[in-house]
This record gives sequence, C-alpha cells and structure tokens, in this order.
Amino acid sequence: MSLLEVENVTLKFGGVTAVNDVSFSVEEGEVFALVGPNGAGKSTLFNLVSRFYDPVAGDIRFAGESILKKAPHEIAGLGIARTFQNIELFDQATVLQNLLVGRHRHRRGNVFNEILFTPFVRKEERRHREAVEKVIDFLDLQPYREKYIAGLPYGVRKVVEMGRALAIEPRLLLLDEPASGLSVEETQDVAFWIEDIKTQMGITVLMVEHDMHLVASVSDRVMALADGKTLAIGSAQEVQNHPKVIEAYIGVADENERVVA
Ligand SMILES: Nc1ncnc2c1ncn2[C@@H]1O[C@H](COP(=O)(O)OP(=O)(O)OP(=O)(O)O)[C@@H](O)[C@H]1O
Repeated sequence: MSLLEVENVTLKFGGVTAVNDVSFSVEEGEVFALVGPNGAGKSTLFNLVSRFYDPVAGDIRFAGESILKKAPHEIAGLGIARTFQNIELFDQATVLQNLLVGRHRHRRGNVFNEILFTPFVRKEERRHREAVEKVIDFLDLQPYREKYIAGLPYGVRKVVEMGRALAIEPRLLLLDEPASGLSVEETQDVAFWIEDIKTQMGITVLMVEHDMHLVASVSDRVMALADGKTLAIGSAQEVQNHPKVIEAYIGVADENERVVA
C-alpha cells in the first residue's frame, strides 16, 4: 500500500478545470516532486491533499484511508504537515514559539490538567520541548531560536517554515516551492535538508518545485503536469526528456518560465 494515493481527482474553478482526472501515488520513504508550467494545477493538487479544497471527483487516501471526510484541521493529526509558498509564520513570535505552535496537534491534556499543571501536563510540555529542540538542532537553527521571525532573513524564515512542519513529526511532509526566492547556495542547503529529512528522519516528501536542478537532485520520482493533466511520471531524467513535457515547456518559454534543463 502506498502512503498517499490520489485517484482520478478532478477540481474545477468555474469554467477552469484546474485538476483533471489526475492519479498518482507516493510510496513511504520517497521524495516525489510535482513540476509543470505556471497554472498547471500543482498548487491546486497540494491544496487538495491538505484538504483546503474538495475534489468534485476522485479519492485521496493516506495510509489506506480516504481523507475526504476529514476537516482541514484534522490533517496534521493524521501525520501530514505542509509548508506554504508565502511562508506562514507568526512574525511577532520567536523561532522557538513558532515551532512550539507546530506541536499543537500533539496536545492531549484536558482543561483541568492544563489549569492544575499536573505531572501529566509537565511531561507533555517536556516532550513538546524535546521534539522542537530536535528540529532546531537538525536544521541548525540554534543561533536563531530566541529571535523574532520579523527580523530574520528570508532564507532563514524559509528554513523555520520547514521546521514548523517538521515539529509535528509528520509521516508526510508537503513542501510548497521550498527553493522559491532562495539563492543558489541556499537552494543547495535545502537539497541537503530534504535529503536528510528523508534518510535521517524517515519522512516521505511531496513537493512542488520549479527549480529543476533541485528536483533532479533530491527526487525519487517526478510527475509533470500541464493544464491540469498528468503528462509523465518517472525519474527526473525520464520526465525532463518526455516529448509531452518538452512541448509543454516550450509553449511557455516566452513567459520566462524556467525551462527544463
Ligand atoms: N482559487 C482559484 N480560483 C479560480 N481559479 C483558480 C484558483 N486557483 C487556481 N486557479 C486556476 O486553476 C489553474 C491551476 O492553478 P494552480 O495555481 O494550481 O497552478 P500551479 O501549477 O500551481 O501554478 P504556479 O506554478 O503558477 O503556482 C489555473 O488556471 C489557475 O488560474
């Protein structure tokens, strides 16, 4: 059984079919990338998997169970965490505080326990702290842990955004354009983080990314989309050389799209 199964999913916005009968599955332990020109349907697919949108047809299963009956706030509890292209952190809070918020799904205490600050709550708090400190160490965020997000460089905020998602200890991590706005060196660092997230943390990764160098360096499999439809699924090289993919990118080359290398 695959960890994530997207089966014949369709979503329309008025007259636009943003995702058109798309199927793919992500195996436990792999890095799976969604690529394609602007407007291909990548973000919409991501928003479907994180339950921001309801498909008009098809099913999405996580660990064998349909997630379509789940509310968006229940998704993290299942073990799916995501980052956002536009970074969604609390600017007026520290790195540590932002990561602790990410632990919200693990809070199991009841109100009386919280008020009385029972040994159970103390133990839970310690556990949250430990999980967060692990992520801080893992992502080399130690120098920034007490710093406010608002004052941090963009590249560091991008890493904190990844840390916030990792702090919930997900089984599946959705990365929405992890390299967008980053320098070549910072993108190289992101490649190392993704590699380590997979090999050291054992977390499965589904990402949307335009930077084909990053995609080729970290992905086990890639799916290319255009106009809401799947063009090809395979290794980065297979997908980049696929005639339909080349055609789709040539069609947008005039719009300064990053052409597949
Ligand atoms: N909320 C929305 N309302 C109406 N149309 C939408 C909405 N979101 C996306 N679309 C349309 O659906 C199609 C797919 O868009 P989507 O954002 O999923 O593409 P994308 O591959 O993520 O593009 P990009 O690389 O630019 O982020 C596009 O035609 C887009 O205009």
